[in-house]
Amino acid sequence: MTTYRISPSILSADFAKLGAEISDVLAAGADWIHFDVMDNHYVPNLTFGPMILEAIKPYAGSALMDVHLMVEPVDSLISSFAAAGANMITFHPEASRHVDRSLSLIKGAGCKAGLVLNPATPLSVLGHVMDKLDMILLMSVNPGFGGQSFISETLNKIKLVRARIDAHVAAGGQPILLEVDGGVKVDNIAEIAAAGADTFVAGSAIFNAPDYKTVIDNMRAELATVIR
Ligand SMILES: O=C(CO)[C@@H](O)[C@H](O)COP(=O)(O)O
Ligand SMILES: [Fe+2]
Repeated sequence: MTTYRISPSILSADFAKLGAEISDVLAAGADWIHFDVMDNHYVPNLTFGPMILEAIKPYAGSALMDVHLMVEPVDSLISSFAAAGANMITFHPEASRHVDRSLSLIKGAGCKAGLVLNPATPLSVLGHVMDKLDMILLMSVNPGFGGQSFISETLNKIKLVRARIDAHVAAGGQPILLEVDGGVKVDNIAEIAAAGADTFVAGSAIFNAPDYKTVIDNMRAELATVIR
């Protein structure tokens, strides 16, 4: 039985009451909190940094803080996000000169580490670093904004990465989570899970709805129909 995780992206939350939004979405059944860091350089948008993470961390309790870095360069920010309360840090290989070093820095800071692949990023970036990954995040939109539509070609990519992870584990490698981010909704989450994802970021689908629990319950009901 696959364990599924739902990681609401607070990019679509009400920033004037972020702490309460985090408490509410966790009370509604979310597993993790997804924290999108954008720098107006690697992506054309600007969000929040380590000081905001530190301020909201108490509201997350024991929930994993899933920090998605859309910044360039990456390395100089890792220790600040780790100190501020990140548990998982993911970054885009295009934004790091030395991907293996960035992964080691994240691990050395006591966090789990992952790579994020944009829709057009080839799977070859995973070569030679699988042993260092706790998670692979496949973007199903181009990074930079919430509320975009799911790019359906991602389903093929999820299947390919699932096969790669399964082969890695079968050969004695560590488990690696497979997260999908962008345009995830109640009506497509089952298809995304059937393709092989186990962890789902959802921003607008949850925070733009009047009742977070209804959305999360409906997502879990959809996931319960998936046979994989
Ligand atoms: O990283 C990003 C966007 O770059 C995402 O985490 C979005 O915030 C997801 O938002 P929705 O597509 O679910 O609205
Ligand atoms: Fe994200």
